[in-house]
Amino acid sequence: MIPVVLLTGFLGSGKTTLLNHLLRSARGTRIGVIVNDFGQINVDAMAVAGQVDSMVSLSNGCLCCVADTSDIDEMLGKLAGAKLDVIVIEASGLADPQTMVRKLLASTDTRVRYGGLVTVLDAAEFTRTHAEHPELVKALRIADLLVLNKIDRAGAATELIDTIRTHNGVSPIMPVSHGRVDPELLFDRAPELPVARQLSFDDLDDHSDHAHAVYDTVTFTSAEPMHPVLLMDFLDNRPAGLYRMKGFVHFGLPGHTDRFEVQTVGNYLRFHRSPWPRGSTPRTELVLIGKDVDATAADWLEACRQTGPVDVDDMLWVTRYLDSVDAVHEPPEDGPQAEQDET
Ligand SMILES: Nc1nc2c(ncn2[C@@H]2O[C@H](COP(=O)(O)OP(=O)(O)OP(=O)(O)O)[C@@H](O)[C@H]2O)c(=O)[nH]1
Repeated sequence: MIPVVLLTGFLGSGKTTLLNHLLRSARGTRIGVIVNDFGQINVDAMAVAGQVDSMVSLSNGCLCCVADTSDIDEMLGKLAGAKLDVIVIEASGLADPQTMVRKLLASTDTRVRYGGLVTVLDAAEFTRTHAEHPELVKALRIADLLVLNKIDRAGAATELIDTIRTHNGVSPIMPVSHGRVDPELLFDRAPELPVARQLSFDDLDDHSDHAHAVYDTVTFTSAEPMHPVLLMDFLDNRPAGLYRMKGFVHFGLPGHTDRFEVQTVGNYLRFHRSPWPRGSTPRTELVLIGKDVDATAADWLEACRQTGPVDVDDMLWVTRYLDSVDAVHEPPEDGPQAEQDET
């Protein structure tokens, strides 16, 4: 039976980064993924495409709400037919892990079995998000592996680990940066998470305080290029409730023909530059997730389109937020950590 590992974590905690790390370091393990994004555009699926053996993607809602057990069985069935060693489900950042686990345990597909829950925590945002969303402790309680990510932005982890331990006294806690967990912790040749725990009905009950009830999502797309200064003005003054924004920006300036991936989490802002995938038409595609984020945010973005002449120097406003490629893609274990990312 193919183990199905569920990867959860609040918005922007680093699930896709971890998944990409696993895919890059799989060393022959054949991995299938189900990627669920809350917004209309599945940015996460685009981020892992090309690296994965088999993928099913679902956007515009949380798997835990929009899919029932038979839908999940159908998705798993598509992957179970392929020769895979493990299936990883990346839940959306607002998914309710209890509901997801319950639906996976209810699967009737005899080719797959539940392989455990990995919860990714953003060490830099942990205190803030857990104060705002006390219900997130449920994901700590039932996790089989807790990945305390973004240690490079948080400094000492001892206090955080002590706090996490008060909610889960048994599962391993791995402090890491850029999702660099040892793949063998998740799927060995005989895949099994280190602590395969029995979950009680109480552990899995209660979907009442699911975080996404209070979050809105807005999508913005544009075939016309964006003006770097106007877009940076939006990003520097983004709506207070906008917790997460991600996607791709088309600037279309001479000398800057690359795709700019943008990521915000709280007050963190980063761009990552890469070539547009072969055969794709450059266009801007953004997903915004937050509280009270409404159409006015999209209207503001509409006004950031490039209408007049743009100076190449205007790109300096953007490039100061460019990540170093090494910082995002597999920095050496003892190498310099990514710089502080606060805006
Ligand atoms: N400094 C730093 N940045 C990180 C680390 N891990 C991830 N990031 C960045 O954090 C941002 C969000 O990471 P993702 O992997 O997209 O987070 P996610 O949990 O998949 O996000 P959602 O699916 O939207 O919930 C990206 O810009 C990542 O490059 C880390 O350890 N340190």
